[in-house]
Amino acid sequence: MGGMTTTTAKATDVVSFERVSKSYGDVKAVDGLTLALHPGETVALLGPNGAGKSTTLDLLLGLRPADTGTVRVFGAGPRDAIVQGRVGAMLQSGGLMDEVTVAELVELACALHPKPYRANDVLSRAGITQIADRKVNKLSGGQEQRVRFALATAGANDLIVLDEPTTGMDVSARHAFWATMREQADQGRTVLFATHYLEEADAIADRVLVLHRGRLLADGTAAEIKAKAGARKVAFDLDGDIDEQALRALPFLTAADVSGRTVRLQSSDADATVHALYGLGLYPRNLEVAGLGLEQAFVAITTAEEARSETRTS
Ligand SMILES: Nc1ncnc2c1ncn2[C@@H]1O[C@H](COP(=O)(O)OP(=O)(O)OP(=O)(O)O)[C@@H](O)[C@H]1O
Repeated sequence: MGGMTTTTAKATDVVSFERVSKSYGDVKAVDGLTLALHPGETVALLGPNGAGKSTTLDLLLGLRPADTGTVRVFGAGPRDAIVQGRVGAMLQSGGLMDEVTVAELVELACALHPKPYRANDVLSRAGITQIADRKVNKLSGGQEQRVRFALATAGANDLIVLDEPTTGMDVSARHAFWATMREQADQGRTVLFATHYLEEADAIADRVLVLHRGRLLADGTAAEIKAKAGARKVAFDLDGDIDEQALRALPFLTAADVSGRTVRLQSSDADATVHALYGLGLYPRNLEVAGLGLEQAFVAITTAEEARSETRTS
């Protein structure tokens, strides 16, 4: 099998994208994307609104054709993998059938799956046993999401693809959801999920992809992404008159916020910033220097890229 391809895709890749592009009219939703997912990985796909996350997942699932480039799932075209029942998906929208009950819909999904779980187990895992007899079109948004979750886990899949899966779920549904996904990953399955909840990505994913304007800006563990952002937080309190202008002029700042006596800075060289702070003759109290959270790192990376593309286009 190996030797036959001249690309970098490997036979063991669960998913591979090779220079994949997809436009809608003038909008380049996915722009020359190359990436590979490996067995057992839990991968978070992050990106601002319109970054191309849903389009990437649609391409992966064969719901849309790529304009150029190659998408492979288990070494074949996406549709083959889906027909073989190797891929479970939970997408953002898409109506559930109207006039059926939750139980009927889940039973149907199990019946159609080549390696189904028992419908009762699927219902209980998704926390929808109580509403099994309800008509699907009478559900709340969060309940609908739970049903979608049940449909995506109706059988044993090797790859699970989730587009903003926990949107609208309450706290307990979220916990149940991620516990199930963790079980799936522990069994060697690959989980790919798009999310706007960066704390979920930080807690759950062992790999984080950051998309921006259809391109991959960062690919690594959450810790690597935080390090890539290259900035750290510097926070302290000040007594006496606060000269905000002098603080904002400190070197290496990427963000600054003064609220009451508390100053919160972000710096690409925290050591130098703190040194200069003392150089101003100030005595910061409760000084804290810490790495960025994934959310701040994400904002730092994407806004830096935004600034770079502004200068490219102006
Ligand atoms: N069917 C479509 N027709 C035209 N343009 C589209 C279509 N679907 C997406 N787009 C555009 O393609 C770009 C990428 O959209 P996509 O939905 O993939 O982004 P996303 O990262 O999933 O965004 P969000 O976080 O808002 O869900 C956007 O600029 C969007 O407006």
